[in-house]
Amino acid sequence: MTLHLDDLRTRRLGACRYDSPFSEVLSTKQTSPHYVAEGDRVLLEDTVSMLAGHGLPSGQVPSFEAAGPRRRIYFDPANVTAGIVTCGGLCPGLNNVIRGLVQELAVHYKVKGILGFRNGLQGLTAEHRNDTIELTPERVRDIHNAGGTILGSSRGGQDADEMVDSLVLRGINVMFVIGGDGGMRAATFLSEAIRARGLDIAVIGVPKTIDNDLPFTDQSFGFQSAFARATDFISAVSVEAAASPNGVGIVKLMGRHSGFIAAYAALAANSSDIVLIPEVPFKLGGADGLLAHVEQRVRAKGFVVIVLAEGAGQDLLEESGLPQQNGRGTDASGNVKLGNIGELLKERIAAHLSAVGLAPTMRYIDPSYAVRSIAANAYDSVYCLRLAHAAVHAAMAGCTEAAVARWRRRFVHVPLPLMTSRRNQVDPDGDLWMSVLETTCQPAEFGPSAPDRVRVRSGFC
Ligand SMILES: Nc1ncnc2c1ncn2[C@@H]1O[C@H](COP(=O)(O)OP(=O)(O)O)[C@@H](O)[C@H]1O
Ligand SMILES: O=P(O)(O)OC[C@H]1O[C@](O)(COP(=O)(O)O)[C@@H](O)[C@@H]1O
Ligand SMILES: [Mg+2]
Repeated sequence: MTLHLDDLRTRRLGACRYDSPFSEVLSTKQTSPHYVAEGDRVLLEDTVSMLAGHGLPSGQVPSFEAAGPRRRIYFDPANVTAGIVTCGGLCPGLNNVIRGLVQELAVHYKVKGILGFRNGLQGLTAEHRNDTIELTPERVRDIHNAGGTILGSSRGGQDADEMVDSLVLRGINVMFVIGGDGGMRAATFLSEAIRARGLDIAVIGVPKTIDNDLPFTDQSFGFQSAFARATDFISAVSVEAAASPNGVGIVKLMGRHSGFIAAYAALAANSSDIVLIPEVPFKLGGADGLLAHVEQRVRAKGFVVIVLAEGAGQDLLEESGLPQQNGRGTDASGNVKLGNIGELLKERIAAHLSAVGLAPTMRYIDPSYAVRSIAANAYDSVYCLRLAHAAVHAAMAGCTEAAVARWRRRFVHVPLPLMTSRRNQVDPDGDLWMSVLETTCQPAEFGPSAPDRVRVRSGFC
């Protein structure tokens, strides 16, 4: 996918006619290593060779609009009613983002009306549109100490026009959608329906997902808290496996299509022998297969620790003829339902080790919900707050159909459709996976390399 400067421009509702509460503090600011001035842009790519590859003058290379406060804004804060919704699976930091949005809107922009729609986009249907939570700084004061979302969340599709009706009926002119790929897709459709009706409503997305599978954001918020928690479970399983005859520790972590949590948690725990992710297919049998490697590890060191992303090895479930474990179909949001690869591995590893005379002690944990339901750690708390500030500044300046994101350590505006234009995945040829291989000493592939192996491109252009 080749991206050009025009693909990265964000839409504006109109000219900024009001002074912002930040005009004075911004009056002397210029771009520095720690600040991107209003009007300046942040490069999409960050190596000399990638930039040179475009052969374009610096003003035309692909770049994002910098996020942050503006000297002039589009909306008169006195006339603003803001809406907030959280959608999809839970993620540490949702409450921090809600709190940050409310505080910034109320304290700095003096916005009086802030409504929280309940239970995800369901809250924007005709049936639920009047069941909102009035959000004030007092109401959100302590919410960041808890995981989950005070607004509730859900999966399942809603009609875009019905949602726009809800915004109109509730007088919303600034809408914040905190969601993953599904939520960003829904926000895109919502924005398109708003535009088709010529309405003056800004829609700003705040990308969330513990899977870290959203593109154009260095890491999604909550991811760091999630993998830190997952690390505890790997450490626990490692202790158990090490203390057991022929111990086999398996931890299954979330990661539908992207194995970032598994990769990072395995690196953090630094006690795993094998990491399996959706991006790198593997075989069970044969001299180079997973089972042979597991056996070799048990023989060599007495135990083995495996970290598994839930989306890994889905093809093996089919091959093994385990229809009851193969989660065909999709959930209410259209996400593919996965089969339980953890159960299959547990079964096959136990059978293999028993057959070669190494009767194993199996220790298997699936801590998925225990990982994603926690409160944000200190790092994510700061990140969520700063994303929320960026989202409010963007909306008040009349920026719309955009998400706020951190890109190469700068905060930027990303056109909403781009957030779902591709999936962020672990690159089997990238340096993260290299670190995993260096740490685990596992082979680059289990079994003969698959000709159809998904190769994730390392660049965007
Ligand atoms: N193509 C789509 N059109 C409209 N709404 C969508 C679409 N995809 C997802 N959504 C809605 O976005 C919400 C969140 O999506 P989901 O996939 O469950 O979680 P996430 O936002 O975390 O990826 C759901 O309510 C879902 O119905
Ligand atoms: O059980 P649920 O709620 O459907 O969630 C399961 C999925 O949610 C995730 O946490 C990702 O969810 P989102 O796309 O909503 O961020 C995956 O890792 C996992 O497969
Ligand atoms: Mg999703």
